[in-house]
Amino acid sequence: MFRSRTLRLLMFGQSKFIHPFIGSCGHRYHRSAIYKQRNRMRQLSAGRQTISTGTKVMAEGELPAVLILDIGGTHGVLEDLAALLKKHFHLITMKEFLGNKEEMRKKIQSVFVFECRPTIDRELLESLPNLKVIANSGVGVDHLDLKMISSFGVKVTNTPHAVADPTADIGMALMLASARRLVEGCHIAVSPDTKYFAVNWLGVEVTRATLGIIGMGSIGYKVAQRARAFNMRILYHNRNRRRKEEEEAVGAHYCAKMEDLLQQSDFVMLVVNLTPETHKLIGKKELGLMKPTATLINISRGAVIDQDALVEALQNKVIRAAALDVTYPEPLPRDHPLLNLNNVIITPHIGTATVQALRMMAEEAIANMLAVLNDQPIPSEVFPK
Ligand SMILES: O=CC(=O)O
Repeated sequence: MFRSRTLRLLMFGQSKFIHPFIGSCGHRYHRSAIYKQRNRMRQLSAGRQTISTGTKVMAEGELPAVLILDIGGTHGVLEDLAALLKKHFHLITMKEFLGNKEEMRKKIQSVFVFECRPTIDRELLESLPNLKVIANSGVGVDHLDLKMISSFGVKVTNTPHAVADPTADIGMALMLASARRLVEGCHIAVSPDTKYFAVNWLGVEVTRATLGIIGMGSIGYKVAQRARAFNMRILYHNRNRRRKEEEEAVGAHYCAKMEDLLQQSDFVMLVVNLTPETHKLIGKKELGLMKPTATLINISRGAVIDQDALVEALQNKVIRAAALDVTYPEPLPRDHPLLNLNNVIITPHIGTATVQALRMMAEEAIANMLAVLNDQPIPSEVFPK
């Protein structure tokens, strides 16, 4: 498809610079095209289709330069992503950057932050005089100092559409795995020494249980959609109540007080952004309000839970279990008590670790970077509070 489009463009001599979502609009896009682009991204997030990302028809030297932070360790999808970015940008890896020449630093207009882990410090910003945008792949930007970055006149963008489905899937996977003690089951099945009596390690059922979602943004809402298929009773707590039609569509009930949700839920799932307000949102008091049969699932950020309080609660069976895709630090030190409890499942922050999500995050990030560089409305800009 890329190839035939390239041919068409070359044959008919269209614009040199092809926007990933809009197509051949040239360097400056019409406002209506930007709205179409936003709608397209919403559709993508709803339907998870693959899209064309346009075609490189500029020589590498003419393309805006992007510095790639931490694009290593991507299990084979790295080349795919790099190819996508190369259609629009001249890529500079961290390794090239470190052995840099002044000239190269001056060329860099954007930074692509991969896997939402590396941070950007003042020193890096000071060394990039023409930087305009930091494109984070992922939705959470708690690793970035937004105020400091903005003081350099640099914009920050994220990729909310790409992450919603895969992160909601991981939430469901953790809930089911913890409920049915899947990890213990795997160990028992492969261990030659253990007596295989399922009755010794009974799980609990997710179907018809009560799920409390804390943080009903787009990921939380996708969790609710999935939970509905399990006939779960759904409670949610959020800063802002969702519209009535949205609540009705998934059968979710709003709890103005988080305490009510904690007291009633069999499964509590954390889906909030990490902010100063949500830092250690769940501590000893909150864990104490949960049912002793309840499970805590965290797919947001580790620091939303007071981890010491969680260890104590799990050791003393204040709650039944925890299933965590996020911790602090990541990974946990090998002697961390959470790693020695059999009522905990931990995954290594893999909410968006799918081939499809990585590609879609790159596509969203590219659209954001191009919009900034072309002085157009930015699909997903993040502002300092
Ligand atoms: O952790 C994943 C994200 O922030 O998107």
